[in-house]
Amino acid sequence: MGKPDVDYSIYLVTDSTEAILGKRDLGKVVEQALEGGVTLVQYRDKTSDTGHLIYTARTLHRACKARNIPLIINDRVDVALEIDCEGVHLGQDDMDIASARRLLGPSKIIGATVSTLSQARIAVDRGADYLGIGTLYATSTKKNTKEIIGINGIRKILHFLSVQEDAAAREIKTVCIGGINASNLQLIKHQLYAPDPFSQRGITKTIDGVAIVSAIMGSLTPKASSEHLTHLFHTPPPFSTILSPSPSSSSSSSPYTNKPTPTPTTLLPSILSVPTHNPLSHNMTNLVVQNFAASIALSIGASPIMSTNGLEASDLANLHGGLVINMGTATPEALHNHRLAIRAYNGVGGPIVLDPVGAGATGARREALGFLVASGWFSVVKGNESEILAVAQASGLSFTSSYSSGSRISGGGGGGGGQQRGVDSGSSSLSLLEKAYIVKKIASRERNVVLMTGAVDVLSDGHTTYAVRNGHAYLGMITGSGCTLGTTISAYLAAARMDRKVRRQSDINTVLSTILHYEIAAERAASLSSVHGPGTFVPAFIDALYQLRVEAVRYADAERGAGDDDADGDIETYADEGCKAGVRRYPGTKPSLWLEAMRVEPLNSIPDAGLLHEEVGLTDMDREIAYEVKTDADADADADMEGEDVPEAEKYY
Ligand SMILES: Nc1ncnc2c1ncn2[C@@H]1O[C@H](COP(=O)(O)OP(=O)(O)OP(=O)(O)O)[C@@H](O)[C@H]1O
Ligand SMILES: Cc1ncsc1CCO
Repeated sequence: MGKPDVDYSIYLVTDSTEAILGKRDLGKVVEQALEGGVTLVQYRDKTSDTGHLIYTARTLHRACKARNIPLIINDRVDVALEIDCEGVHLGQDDMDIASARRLLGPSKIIGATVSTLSQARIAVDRGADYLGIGTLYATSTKKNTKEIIGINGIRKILHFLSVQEDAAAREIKTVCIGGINASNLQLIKHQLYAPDPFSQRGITKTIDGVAIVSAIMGSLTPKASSEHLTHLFHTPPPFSTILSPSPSSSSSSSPYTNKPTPTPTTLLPSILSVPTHNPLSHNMTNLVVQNFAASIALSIGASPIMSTNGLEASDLANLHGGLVINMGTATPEALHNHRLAIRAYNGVGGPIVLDPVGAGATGARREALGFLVASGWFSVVKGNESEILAVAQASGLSFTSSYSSGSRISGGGGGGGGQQRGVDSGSSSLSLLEKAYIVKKIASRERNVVLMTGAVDVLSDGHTTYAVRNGHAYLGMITGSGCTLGTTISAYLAAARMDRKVRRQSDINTVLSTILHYEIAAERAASLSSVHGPGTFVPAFIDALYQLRVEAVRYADAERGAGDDDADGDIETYADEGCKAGVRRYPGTKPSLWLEAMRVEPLNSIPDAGLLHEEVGLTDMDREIAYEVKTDADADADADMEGEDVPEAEKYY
């Protein structure tokens, strides 16, 4: 008999312990899970005696066979042989795979738990059919152990397998395990489905399924929980419905291929969408820029709210606005609120901009970044050079400075410019193409837009990369210009999602429009004779942001009217208060569009600068991210299944 074709997608691993199963009957719970659609079952019982194991395994096998679902036995090859089920799963301390294969024969499924690259390599060599990679997140049963490898640990093993010479390694099936439940399944799948940023062939090795323990075994309604998890596995997360490119976007039908170089005409709709839709701009930002950010939001035509209370985030997320998470002055309590907000916006697909202010400066900030990155998905991550290097590290990539004779720089305090001190950009020793290479790699891994600001801004969505040379040095001399750019981007993204015309546009073009509005306004303000330095620049800059928005509306109206007999005239705004500016037409010249001042360079060929590496071992940052700290909401959701929270949670309360 040949090996069965296995669907690994929702792989139930049983748990008979009282803390998870309670007083319920294991067989009945598994029956319900099978009804709910689990695709593979592993009977795992570390304590019962052999007679009980065989009896229970037979019962489970009957239920599985009735639905044509394979049954795998954990550890006990003898039990699998006795009941003649479909296979075994072996941990690192169990019988070795080659011996099990000799006993079971070629037609049985053998799976192996791996948490390191070498374990993965050995398991493939010894003939495993699938790898259970983990532990992904700490749970009550697996806490502070070295096997907890987080999302970056899983990424490293998938990458390692995908670059092996042998097809056996490249093609082996994989599931991840550890702390997976309904609240994180879609995010995990999304994160692991990213194209490998180091793959020459653009191939993606991703997980074939998720192993679920307590989210089903501890559920009071195992059938409904299994149905829900199955649905989640096969459905893109809400935030990905209007999103940055997916690995399959090389197909010719993709809206992201052959993207034309943006022109003023192509960018105008997103510039107009903010004053048209007056989106909510939800700021969870630092103490320094609260007032400035609110004024900037108003000046571009958005409606700001400065709210740091995570408990109102889900109400706000339902108002179709954009969220900016700025960790400039974040405290442990603030991070907890940020996490609530990130989950609320991810849950409804609302855009989030992450601004990891000062992330390269201190260990606490790097930890905070790890915490935020583990909390959800961000549409855009923006920061100056040091901050983006810290983001690379949080994404599981290590940075080698070509300016420090190949030495590894830890903690993102790099950028050739060395350790970040304050939150400002500091000097850079990276070339434009090196910056482009870094932002492109991170964006491709995270499947979002990454923006590195500075005198020249570099942004990428992993496919398209631009350098923007607009702006003015005064922006670098005032506090909060980066932070308020983040506010502006989040409002633009929200408006784009509310606008039917702009909705199909990729996020990178919306971000580009935002930068141009912001930086051309800075140029205009700085050129005024009344502006003598950064102090007089700030109010002039707010004015200019407002004027450009009004002029864009005016221009668009004039364009629309151009076809009318009486419309080819000079125009003037008549009602520019509120969000909509109107026009009055006069005979004469048509206004020109300030977007003509854009200085954008598409970076089509970015050489491999060799600065980022997929580290072989886990870094401290990877481990930090592995501890998915649970919120109260998670604790409720997990209620009877996880027992207690991970100890790291205490750090943030
Ligand atoms: N020398 C410069 N010339 C032109 N534009 C600049 C210059 N320096 C900064 N900018 C612009 O200022 C904005 C903020 O970038 P910057 O890198 O200074 O952010 P930041 O360090 O995060 O700021 P902050 O922490 O004060 O909010 C961007 O739009 C960037 O293009
Ligand atoms: C100066 C400063 N310190 C923390 S946040 C902030 C504002 C600019 O990012």
